[in-house]
Amino acid sequence: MTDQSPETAADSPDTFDVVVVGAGPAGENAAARAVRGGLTAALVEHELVGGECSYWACMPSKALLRDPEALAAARRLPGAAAAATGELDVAAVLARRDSFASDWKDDGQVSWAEGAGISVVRGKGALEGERTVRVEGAEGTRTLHARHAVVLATGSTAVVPPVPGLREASPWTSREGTSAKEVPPTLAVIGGGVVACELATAWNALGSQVTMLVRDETLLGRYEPFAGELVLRGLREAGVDVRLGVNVTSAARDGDGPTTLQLDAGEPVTAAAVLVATGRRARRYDVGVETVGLDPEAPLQVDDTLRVTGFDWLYAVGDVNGRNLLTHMGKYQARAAGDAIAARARGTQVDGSPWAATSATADAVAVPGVVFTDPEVASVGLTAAEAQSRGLDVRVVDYEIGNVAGASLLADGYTGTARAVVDEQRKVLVGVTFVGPGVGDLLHAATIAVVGEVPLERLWHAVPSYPTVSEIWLRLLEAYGL
Ligand SMILES: Cc1cc2nc3c(=O)[nH]c(=O)nc-3n(C[C@H](O)[C@H](O)[C@H](O)COP(=O)(O)OP(=O)(O)OC[C@H]3O[C@@H](n4cnc5c(N)ncnc54)[C@H](O)[C@@H]3O)c2cc1C
Ligand SMILES: NC(=O)c1ccc[n+]([C@@H]2O[C@H](COP(=O)([O-])OP(=O)(O)OC[C@H]3O[C@@H](n4cnc5c(N)ncnc54)[C@H](O)[C@@H]3O)[C@@H](O)[C@H]2O)c1
Repeated sequence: MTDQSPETAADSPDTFDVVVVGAGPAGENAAARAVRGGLTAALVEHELVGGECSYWACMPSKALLRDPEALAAARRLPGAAAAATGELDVAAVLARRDSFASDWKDDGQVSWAEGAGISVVRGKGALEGERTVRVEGAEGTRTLHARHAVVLATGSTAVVPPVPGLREASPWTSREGTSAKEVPPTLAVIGGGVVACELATAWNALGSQVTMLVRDETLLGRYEPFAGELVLRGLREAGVDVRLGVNVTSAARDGDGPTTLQLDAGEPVTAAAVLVATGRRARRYDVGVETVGLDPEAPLQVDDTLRVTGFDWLYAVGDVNGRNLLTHMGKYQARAAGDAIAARARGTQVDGSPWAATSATADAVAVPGVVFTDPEVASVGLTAAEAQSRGLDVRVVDYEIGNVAGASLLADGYTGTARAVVDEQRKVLVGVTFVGPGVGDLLHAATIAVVGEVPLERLWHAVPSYPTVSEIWLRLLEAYGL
């Protein structure tokens, strides 16, 4: 319970309808939707308003990858390749990256939040009992009270595995991997997931000699197997030394100089910089959840309106709930949560049934994502293996994207694969994966087909324009037998 009575708290300037802790994309959207629904909202942030995505994740990483992608696209066309004979202007790429990270200043996002009617509160927030958030800031401590809801939107932090000497070697995490001001001559990347593959692609293209040390036998293990295979081929062709099935057993740094990584198989690797890209830890460990009886070590269980199980006032959106570590999914959850909070505050019954506006139903069945490697990986819904493990009777249809006229026009020697996973009982798509240059923008059509559960016989009438890469849809349906 709070130390103030609700009556006293209601009069305090530190009382809001909703208090959101963490101003990343999820927190910003939860606050904005609550305000749109007629509520007051405080948004608590201890670093930069905009969160990881804006300054150390999506935006700077995609800015680093875009110039190499454009150059590679030009080099796949003989006429354009003749014009694209020079090297990347690294300083220009880094400068554009800096501008996409707003030079690590958040004035723009603070102005947006204030313009949207959200009160930004600077400082580190933590629950201090029911509906109460204590904020430790540069200007002292404030205790915020929430009339209706507290939303945890504190994101996640990079995991550094307990390898002897690794932490002492001050390796890069995704933060340095997206914000470094210079290209290290050599870079060792530990991990084979999305961050590892994207940042290996970027720094290799910018001139670093990159070695990837991958514990598993494949890259991008959560995707269809051909995705990891094609990205592996792309990385190796680009000059990245990818070592599969190796574990780093110790690290030793020579002063401020290079770090040597000992491996359980093969020669040690010495590199000017080491990037650790071995996953994320949900940031529920230092936000006071224990003050309301939750275990900080246990995942936050939420329902589809993002309300934490057992509470009528506590919500968790974005990376912190561990559902899907993607900006667009965090924002989707935040819209559902913000709307649900506003509706409940009005006394309206909230519809928590699948596909209601206040239910984050897509979280379980239709998560889209693009990995911005070369080739790109774009996928939505279930892989064939996931669909089978859920007991679905599935049929898998594969097609080489390079055989589509639009793809062969896009690039000489276009290499890529598409897979549709069909639920044979309902004759609808439950998963789609495209791998190939530039496939990211094909994805939304697949997302609509999966979310809309569009019957294949109706999908047949969605005629793709000739000659676009979207004709892959026609080929997949023909390969299925339509
Ligand atoms: C290198 C990299 C690239 C990525 N690229 C993409 C991409 O291209 N597309 C995509 O969809 N996703 C991408 N992601 C994932 C994406 O960054 C996250 O899913 C997204 O940032 C999660 O948003 P969030 O609001 O939940 O958390 P965050 O963005 O982590 O924001 C949380 C905020 O809470 C603040 N905070 C934490 N604790 C407190 C506290 N106690 N008090 C006050 N404030 C606090 C933090 O300072 C932060 O500002 C990438 C991730 C990485 C690491
Ligand atoms: N384009 C995008 O949308 C994008 C880009 C980057 C990140 N992300 C999101 O960020 C999340 C985190 O990405 P990530 O790459 O950090 O995590 P990940 O879970 O995708 O990959 C982690 C990798 O590290 C390996 N690993 C884990 N522990 C290890 C250990 N102790 N030693 C050696 N290897 C180890 C795993 O086998 C895996 O290869 C992803 O889930 C993704 O959703 C999205």
